[in-house]
Amino acid sequence: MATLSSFPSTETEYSEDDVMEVSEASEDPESSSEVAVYGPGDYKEKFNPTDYLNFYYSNAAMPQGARVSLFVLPIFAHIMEETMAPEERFSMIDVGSGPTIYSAVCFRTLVRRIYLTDYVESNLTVLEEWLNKSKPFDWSTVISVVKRNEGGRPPNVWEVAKIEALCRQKVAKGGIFHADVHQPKVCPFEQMANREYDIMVSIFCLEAACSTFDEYRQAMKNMTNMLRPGGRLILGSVTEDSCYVAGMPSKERAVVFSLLHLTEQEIVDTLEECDFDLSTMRKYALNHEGVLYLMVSKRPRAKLAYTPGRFIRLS
Ligand SMILES: C[S@@+](CC[C@H](N)C(=O)[O-])C[C@H]1O[C@@H](n2cnc3c(N)ncnc32)[C@H](O)[C@@H]1O
Repeated sequence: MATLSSFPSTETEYSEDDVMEVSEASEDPESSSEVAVYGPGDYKEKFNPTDYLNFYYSNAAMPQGARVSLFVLPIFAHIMEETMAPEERFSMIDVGSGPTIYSAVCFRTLVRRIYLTDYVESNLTVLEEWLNKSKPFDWSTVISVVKRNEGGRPPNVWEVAKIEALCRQKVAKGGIFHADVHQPKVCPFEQMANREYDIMVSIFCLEAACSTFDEYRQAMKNMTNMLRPGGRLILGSVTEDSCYVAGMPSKERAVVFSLLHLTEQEIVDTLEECDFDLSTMRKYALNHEGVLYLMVSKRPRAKLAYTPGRFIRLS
């Protein structure tokens, strides 16, 4: 079973043998000690933002496992800072951010507007509650880890608060929006200041949202249509696994969601089909953990020249 980005401790890990598929024949999985595996169609009903955050990003959970995304995103962000001019990196969108804000933490100084998006309304509510401070999750440990990975000494409480305030500022300029990667129009563009984005982050979303490889290819196309030509994608994927733990509401019960089984080759082939220039690709993989992070540029718009009677492609 996947432990998304080295998901927590071996103590709480379940083996494949502990997992049963939900079938019509099964009793109510929530009342039994068996572990139910929910699918892409169950997110709205069964994904619980609080359980997810407590399991992976709470101050208690953080020391129990390395969150690889918090190491990799700052590295990729740093590369972008060095290789993209400020006017080329105005906006960043996280597709399938869930209830998390760590992508905003990693990109807070790089872009002017940050958009956090997800399919599940309760995730969006948790993000709104963080943004308006009405019921904010405590992101201080995550912020400290990101800051330390950016270099320098551990930040004190005032520095952490300053970082979080900057994240809020950038998310307030962008927004929090619904997204469905299965729709050609993934986000409600009419409500958003941007239609195309300079940087797109999507971590562990598509393989959770899709049941078949065809669905995955279409979802990737829908999602990356929102990235401008020449823009950069950071894609975090779980490879060759079939499910992950989305929270442990009690010591006895894990909530498990299915993942589409994907190989690295399938992911890379899909990116090529979606007009990404594989010669720009940078990769960070933890093969034994089954997590793969890719940063890759979308091909720029072709330059056309008109010669009498026809257009010719210059690039
Ligand atoms: C494993 S979580 C990843 C959350 C976050 N990116 C992280 O790294 O912790 C998968 C996310 O995909 C979202 N998701 C599921 N189906 C989706 C869909 N059709 N469109 C967009 N997001 C979807 C879920 O709501 C959930 O927040």
